[in-house]
Amino acid sequence: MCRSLLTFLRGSQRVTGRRVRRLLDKSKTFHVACGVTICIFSVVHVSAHLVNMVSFSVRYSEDFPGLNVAQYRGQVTHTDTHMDIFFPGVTGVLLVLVLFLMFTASSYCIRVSSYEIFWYTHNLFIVFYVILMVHVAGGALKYQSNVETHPPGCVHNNLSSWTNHRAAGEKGAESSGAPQTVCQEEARFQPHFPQTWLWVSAPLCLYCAERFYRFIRSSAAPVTIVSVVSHPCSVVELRMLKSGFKPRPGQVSPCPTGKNQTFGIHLRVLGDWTLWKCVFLPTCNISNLTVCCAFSSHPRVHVDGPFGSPSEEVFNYEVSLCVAGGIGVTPFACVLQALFDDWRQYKLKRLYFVWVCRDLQSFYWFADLLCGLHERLWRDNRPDYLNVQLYLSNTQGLQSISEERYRFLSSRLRIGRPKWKLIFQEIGRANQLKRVGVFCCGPKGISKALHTLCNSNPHTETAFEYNKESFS
Ligand SMILES: NC(=O)C1=CN([C@@H]2O[C@H](COP(=O)(O)OP(=O)(O)OC[C@H]3O[C@@H](n4cnc5c(N)ncnc54)[C@H](OP(=O)(O)O)[C@@H]3O)[C@@H](O)[C@H]2O)C=CC1
Ligand code: HEM
Repeated sequence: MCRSLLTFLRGSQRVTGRRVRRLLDKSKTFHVACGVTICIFSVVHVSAHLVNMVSFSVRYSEDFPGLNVAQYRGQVTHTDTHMDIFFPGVTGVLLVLVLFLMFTASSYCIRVSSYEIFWYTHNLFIVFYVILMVHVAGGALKYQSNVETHPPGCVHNNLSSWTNHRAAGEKGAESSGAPQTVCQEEARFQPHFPQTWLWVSAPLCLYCAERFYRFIRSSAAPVTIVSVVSHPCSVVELRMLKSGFKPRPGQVSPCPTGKNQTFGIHLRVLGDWTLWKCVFLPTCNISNLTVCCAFSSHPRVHVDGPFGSPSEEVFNYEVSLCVAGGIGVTPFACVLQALFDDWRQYKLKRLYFVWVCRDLQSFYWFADLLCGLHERLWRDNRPDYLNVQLYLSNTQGLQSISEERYRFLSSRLRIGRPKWKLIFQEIGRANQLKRVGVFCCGPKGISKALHTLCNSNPHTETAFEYNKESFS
């Protein structure tokens, strides 16, 4: 989860292969897989300890008292807890508790409904690592320090097992003729030197350095909020200015350009985490934004980033398909803007843009940009460059974009959800023997459907490569 490091590797073209860049984009999925693996193996680990507790009692050894955790054979309760296991026991319970909190708060429903709970609980990872490093400090795990003078299996007069050993030995020696090794001294055991820190400290230091860098970078100067625009369907556009902040298309919604140094984000007011709720809600009313912005003094806003985004890759295919669901259009807005500024500089030769919304009004968020790009491409004699398909999923009532200046959009508007298979077939037919980059940002259902279609690869002549933008 070292986002800045990943962004650096991804964006600096140090990683030249697209395959490796796509792999870097899967860092979050890899992280979740590691997290779940930690949880599964913690369950295995704790279960093994429970089995061990029984073993301590049942297999109490009179021969090696230094190794025993139980005080006598058959001990059922541990009223007088051995100090060797007291510390690992307490820290172990704390580790399980922290992990349980992190695991449950990381579930999709909590992340979506209350991101704050997820975020603050997740930051317990630092507590987790610190406890993990001291977990073995009690010295319960021991090794034998005098193997030369007391080799395993040797026999000693003082040991109770001597008689058994001798009996077995004599019998064996008689048959095989092998002599028995006699112990020169009692077995001695010493606790292991704790080694967890060896495995954990390097990644932990790397991550802490990354967080420190991010903190310094984001708090160096707060951003200046230049404008706040209210869009239909509870969407707010913030235009900001920050010196030295250089996002690339796909990372924010409008990127800084030569003429306009501001960058922007579009936010849908949802859940408890959106900037709108944290920053503006106490003083503002979304329906009265202009008044609100004129009178309220905005708190200081710091921006962490920019971070790499799979949508940056749109330009690196000859043919790309961008699919947006609702507010998921934001990463593609900047892509469209970049094409509007100069589409000739990119490898991209054709862009399919599919946008599904529940509300007709949502299409107005970027209606000017879409129409502007369409007109520009027609002027530049490339009408085939951009293929726009808008889908209105809400089928109730007669709805259309009536404004004359948005005629291009109204002619591209279809009612109902898209038929993904047909869209893929159509693109496959028009781009045979090509590799098509598929980009998706929106509800899970859409990305699942597209991912499945890309993997099933029904068009042998066209390869579809799936790239997903993940927001939760
Ligand atoms: N808050 C923010 O600022 C940002 C959020 N996001 C992410 O964008 C996502 C979308 O947000 P939101 O605008 O609320 O989305 P909506 O819930 O409004 O859904 C958008 C559209 O997608 C359609 N849809 C859903 N599933 C499918 C499917 N399987 N096949 C075809 N169409 C489908 C919906 O159709 P129907 O009406 O039939 O359900 C709807 O028309 C969220 O997951 C969020 O994480 C991304 C960028 C920024
Ligand atoms: C149990 C399963 C886990 C799940 C499902 C999970 C999920 C996530 C998700 C989704 C993010 C990204 C948050 C975002 O982008 O907004 C994240 C970030 C992170 N997680 Fe986990 N996680 C899990 C376990 C763990 C564990 C066990 C640790 C460490 C002990 C950990 C440490 C982190 C860290 C350090 C970040 C990065 C925060 C940042 O810099 O933005 N996670 N996790």
